[in-house]
Amino acid sequence: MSFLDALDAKVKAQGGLIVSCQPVPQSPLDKPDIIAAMALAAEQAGAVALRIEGVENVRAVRAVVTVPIIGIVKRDLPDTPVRITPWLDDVDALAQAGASIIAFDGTQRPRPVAVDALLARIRQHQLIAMADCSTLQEGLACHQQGAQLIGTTLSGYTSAVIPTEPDLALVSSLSNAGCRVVAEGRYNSPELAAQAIQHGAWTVTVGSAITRLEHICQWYRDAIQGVNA
Ligand SMILES: CC(=O)N[C@H](C=O)[C@@H](O)[C@H](O)[C@H](O)COP(=O)(O)O
Repeated sequence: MSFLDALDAKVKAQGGLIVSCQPVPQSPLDKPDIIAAMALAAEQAGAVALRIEGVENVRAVRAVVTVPIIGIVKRDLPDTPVRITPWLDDVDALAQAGASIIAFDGTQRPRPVAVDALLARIRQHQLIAMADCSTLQEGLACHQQGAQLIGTTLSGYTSAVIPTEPDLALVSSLSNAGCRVVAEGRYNSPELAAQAIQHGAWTVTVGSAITRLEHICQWYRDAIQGVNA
């Protein structure tokens, strides 16, 4: 059975929740051993895969979980808005650290390394490629180039104003076009995650609402503040 067939069977059996364990940078929680503990807790709670940023964190998580890890490296580069796994060396390092799936920025913006070169390198490591996209056009292009998973990860993040709702319409159109869609980005409640599946997503990745304590506290504070003012 291929890797994706096995993962498919698991998704069917226990639902397609992927947990992204990416603490807010510089948070007291932003430490490999704490990220590994979060990842293990998510695995024990039924997550079918984990999304982990940074080579050291991938290594720490790989040591304690058995589910697939979607590995990424985020970089702030001077001449490009592309942040997620921009370099071929990043692919190599993530593969070596134990990632089973490598996600990269699949947007059509100025980039240091072409999408087909990243895909070829991921293939060389015999790993699964996930393209983090922001539009239907980008998702289809990456799908045609051979990315097995298409994420809606970057929808809403390529322009100045970030919406509050997730992009369910993009999930539908990618799924109708035959992509294996990972709904990702602002699925901040179980109800929204369920809607992603209803719109044709294969799996849903949830980050902030599960693993970013500071964001969750802020949501509660915003809701509470001013109620009795
Ligand atoms: C845009 C971007 O860089 N997204 C990142 C990709 O890895 C993460 O910061 C998100 O937390 C992740 O996609 C999960 O999304 P949410 O935290 O909304 O559940």
